[in-house]
Amino acid sequence: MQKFNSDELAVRLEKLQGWTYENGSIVKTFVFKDFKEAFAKMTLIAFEAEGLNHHPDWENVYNRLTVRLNTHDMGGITQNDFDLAERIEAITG
Ligand SMILES: C[C@H](O)[C@H](O)[C@H]1CNC2=NC(N)=NC(=O)C2=N1
Repeated sequence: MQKFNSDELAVRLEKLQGWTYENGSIVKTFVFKDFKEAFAKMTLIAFEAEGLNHHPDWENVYNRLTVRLNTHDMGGITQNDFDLAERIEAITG
């Protein structure tokens, strides 16, 4: 598993909605109806992350969830991060 360079990142980010590259991670902030919805989505994401063995760096404040993805083991962004981002997009719709 190789980490992507900036060109490879840009191509892949274009395929996702609302994700940006910030300080070594791909990042997206979600705003949900309320805390219950945010936490329900986090629970679904958690199971996907566990299934992929690839886990987010995330922050939840009430109905807002910021997700940061990077591959610690590679010190950069890899396909694993995009795989999880795609699962997150499917869950958050
Ligand atoms: C030992 C365990 O498989 C590794 O630490 C996995 C777990 N989840 C992970 N999650 C993320 N985001 N990056 C990793 O490099 C990573 N590695």
